[in-house]
Amino acid sequence: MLRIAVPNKGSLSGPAADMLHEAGYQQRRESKELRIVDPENEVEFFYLRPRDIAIYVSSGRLDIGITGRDLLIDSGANAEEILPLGFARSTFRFAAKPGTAEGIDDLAGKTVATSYEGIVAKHLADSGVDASVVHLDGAVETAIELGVAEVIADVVETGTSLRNAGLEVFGEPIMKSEAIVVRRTGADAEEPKVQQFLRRLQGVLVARTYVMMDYDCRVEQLEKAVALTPGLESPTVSPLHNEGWVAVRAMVPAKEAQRIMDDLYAIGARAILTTAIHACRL
Ligand SMILES: Nc1ncnc2c1ncn2[C@@H]1O[C@H](COP(=O)(O)OP(=O)(O)OP(=O)(O)O)[C@@H](O)[C@H]1O
Ligand SMILES: O=P(O)(O)OC[C@H]1O[C@H](OP(=O)(O)OP(=O)(O)O)[C@H](O)[C@@H]1O
Ligand SMILES: [Mg+2]
Repeated sequence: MLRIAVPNKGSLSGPAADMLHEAGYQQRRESKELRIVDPENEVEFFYLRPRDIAIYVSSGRLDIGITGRDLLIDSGANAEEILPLGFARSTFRFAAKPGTAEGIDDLAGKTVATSYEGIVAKHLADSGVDASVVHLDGAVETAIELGVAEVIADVVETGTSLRNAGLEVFGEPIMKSEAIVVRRTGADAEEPKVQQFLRRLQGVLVARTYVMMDYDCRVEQLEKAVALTPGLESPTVSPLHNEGWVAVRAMVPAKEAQRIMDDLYAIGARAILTTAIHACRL
């Protein structure tokens, strides 16, 4: 039975459960459940604090986990990223009252408050900057107003929390994060159950980002049309009953679908349809 760690609360929890559900796995019915077994898929899910997940996985007691890239790096656990999942995207940045600092070199001698002490201490050390780090559990934006620190380092998504606190980011982003799948560093990459789990999640990612496009076009226009819809490998082209016409089917990125439909129409393609992909294995 594959043992998988899933975030039990916070920004990662809902989207992770949605993705697992889309990939065909049973998920818990209420948020107090700490562990469930999905016997049909031979998987056991453990609902854990996102911050602790890399540590459990590095211990080898759980096979894989879903967490944030920033949380993995911050934990310093002996675990590695094996698949980015595209949700819970954020950047990790320094921020302060306007005029406090312009770049990391201005932090020498200052105090930085953060919930991500591991990332910040390493980043300061790598940059050769001698600043103090104060660990806070959350709501670090308030630390400046209350005089605990001159600078904070925190997750920024929309920037609303910083604006509300009258703070501004400065310097280069410390890192970019998103939800990821992790496993113990050096664990068997070919383990079939792990591979099957990853293929299912990849299937969800593809189904979310691509649509299927079908259209008819004249044989003379086929090369131009296929250049617009090259598909992932190569489009399917079938003859129509009407001579001189073909039907084409290809996957296209969902975000570009409307533009591609306009371009196909402009070169004479007709009956252009897009349909959602519900699941796939590439
Ligand atoms: N707006 C956001 N706020 C917090 N974390 C976010 C946000 N957007 C993405 N994330 C990501 O979610 C993960 C943080 O999850 P976690 O559950 O620890 O924090 P949280 O949502 O702040 O919950 P908590 O209430 O426990 O602090 C990180 O990987 C972070 O990059
Ligand atoms: O850029 P934004 O869209 O405003 O999002 C970022 C904010 O969200 C998170 O806080 P959260 O609500 O998780 O509270 P916490 O600080 O107590 O963890 C994070 O710590 C920032 O404060
Ligand atoms: Mg938080």
